Amino acid sequence: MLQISKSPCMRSLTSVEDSYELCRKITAQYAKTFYLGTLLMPEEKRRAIWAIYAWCRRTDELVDGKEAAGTTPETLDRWEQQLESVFRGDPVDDTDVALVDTLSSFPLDIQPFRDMVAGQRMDLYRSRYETFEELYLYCYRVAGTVGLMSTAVMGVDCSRNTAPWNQACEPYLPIEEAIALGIANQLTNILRDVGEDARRGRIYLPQAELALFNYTEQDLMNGVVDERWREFMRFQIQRARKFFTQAEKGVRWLIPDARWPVWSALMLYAQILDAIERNQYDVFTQRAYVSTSRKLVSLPVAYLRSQVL
Ligand SMILES: CC(C)=CCC/C(C)=C/CC/C(C)=C/CC/C(C)=C/[C@@H]1[C@@H](COP(=O)(O)OP(=O)(O)O)[C@]1(C)CC/C=C(\C)CC/C=C(\C)CCC=C(C)C
Ligand SMILES: [Mn+2]
Repeated sequence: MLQISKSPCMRSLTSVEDSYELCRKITAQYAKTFYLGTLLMPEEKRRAIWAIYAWCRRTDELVDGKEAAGTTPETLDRWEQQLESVFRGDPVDDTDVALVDTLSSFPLDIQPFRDMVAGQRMDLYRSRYETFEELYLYCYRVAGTVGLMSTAVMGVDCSRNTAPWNQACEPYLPIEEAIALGIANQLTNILRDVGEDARRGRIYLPQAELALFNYTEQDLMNGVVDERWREFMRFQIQRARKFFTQAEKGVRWLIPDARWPVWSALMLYAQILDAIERNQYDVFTQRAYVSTSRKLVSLPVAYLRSQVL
């Protein structure tokens, strides 16, 4: 389902409806949290997010998934050419059909999509990051871009601008806040998956910061959980939460029907950090997750926040 075509498609492509259903299945299969968030959206926006999710997931799977062993820079070149075809209105395979339809309804720019491909390219040739600034660029490319794509679909609320001089309804664009949610999600993802990534030879955590806490790469490869590691993780979690807090200030600028789903997705992902703390920062032998009951409890809280914050 997630493979990219090796040769130009000779058969007729699936219908728009069936393509959105394919994207829905991919979203439901790979991302329970985001899928739950999309179910709180109006139909047209929900389908558009599924189409974007499917493209993002396929892009990530090229470097992270089962087919990653065969992925080369040329693979990503071909994937970017397929993206350009989609933005010209020419779908190449079945999930492209939904994205072409989405592009006809929402003002999506190709650049965030290109930037995500550039982020996946980094995973091809890079397995260490020296500083947080270097890691931030990676996080922007693979996750901050998702915030920009999602915001273009969800829409910004003009009515919140009550300034008398702003009769042209130039809404405040929560660009930085949308990016911040992507960064926060990615940092959380990195902290959750430290063990899994290390087993694949990848350490996203900044080397300079590991050294600051006298925690060596060998300690990490051995899954050592001691006071050095807990102090290091407290620092990392505190920073991730700062990005969540910045993102929270942006939700109010979205069109009302987008606020509950975004608050939901934000809170559910941020709770992974709480789970890491409950696990005493042992991300090597325990996978931090949010239980279904906790997720369900968050939904009404997210709804209330979407109404008042
Ligand atoms: C409810 C809603 C609008 C969700 C957005 C859904 C969407 C389009 C998600 C795409 C995520 C994705 C697959 C991106 C590809 C690269 C990647 C994998 C990024 C990391 C995601 C983690 O995915 P997962 O949990 O499945 O982890 P594994 O791959 O299994 O390790 C990321 C952590 C990035 C996720 C980033 C976002 C969802 C951006 C969220 C930002 C917004 C919705 C903007 C909100 C706007 C304002 C103003 C705050
Ligand atoms: Mn991934």
